[in-house]
Amino acid sequence: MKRMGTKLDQILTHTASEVAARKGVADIASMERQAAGHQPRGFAANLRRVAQDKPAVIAELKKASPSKGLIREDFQPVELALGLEAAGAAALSVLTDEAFFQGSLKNLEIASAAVKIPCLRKDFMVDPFQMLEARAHGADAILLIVAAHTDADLKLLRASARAYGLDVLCEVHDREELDRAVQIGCEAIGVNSRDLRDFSVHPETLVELVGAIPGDVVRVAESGIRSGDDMFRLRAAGYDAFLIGESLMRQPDPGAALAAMLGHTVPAGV
Ligand SMILES: O=P(O)(O)OC[C@@H](O)[C@@H](O)c1c[nH]c2ccccc12
Repeated sequence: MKRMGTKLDQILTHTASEVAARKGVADIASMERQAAGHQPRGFAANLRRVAQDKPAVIAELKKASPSKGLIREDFQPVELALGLEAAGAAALSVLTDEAFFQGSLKNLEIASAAVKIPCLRKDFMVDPFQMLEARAHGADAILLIVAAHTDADLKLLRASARAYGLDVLCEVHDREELDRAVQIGCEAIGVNSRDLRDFSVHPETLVELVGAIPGDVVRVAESGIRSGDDMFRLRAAGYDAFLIGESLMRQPDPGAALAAMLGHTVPAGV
């Protein structure tokens, strides 16, 4: 394992052992049947469609994070998912990491079943087995963090996502990672303004890198987006989609907060 000691490395080491434990006791045949029962809804295609006339928001169900601790105490995945969908989210992102983000595959499963919009499994994907888990629990897409892998591993994980019909959001922090993501070939590339190696936030990176994302890839701005103003500024800079967690989750009514960010109100009775 290279670069031991960063936050990201600690999370990856822990994740690898958790995945190995689950894989060791998994009933693969029954998971395959469950996965076959979920037809992936095109994640990137929906972001692209929505982005034609408004910012495509990927709203994140995020209860806690290692950098912020507990973000939302009263965490009801289905209620949150329905409220965010009604407010105009183009997709959901559901944290499934338990140890660091207090998420779960169960949250993904019930949120995904409640909505029509596509759902991203937000986790640290280190093994093809997690692709099967993702689809079996209703995911339509997965995240791949370029900083976490060699090119060979990225290619393997990308191929296994494709084999399960899952779109890939490839996450980068700098130009070098962006070039690697382009080589791998993903449906969507996300620039994360939070560096997962030390959790520092660098908003200027978002504007610096967007021009280098190829035009046929969905361009996603990630982390630290707090207002409609932030979102519309990043849209003017060239982003199609916006991954927003904390600023929505801290509001009493995240759906209403998203509607306000998008500049429209939810029709009465929804
Ligand atoms: O809560 P924020 O600042 O709006 O950020 C959301 C999302 O970008 C962030 O949760 C995230 C981006 N990449 C990740 C990788 C793993 C865990 C979490 C993340």
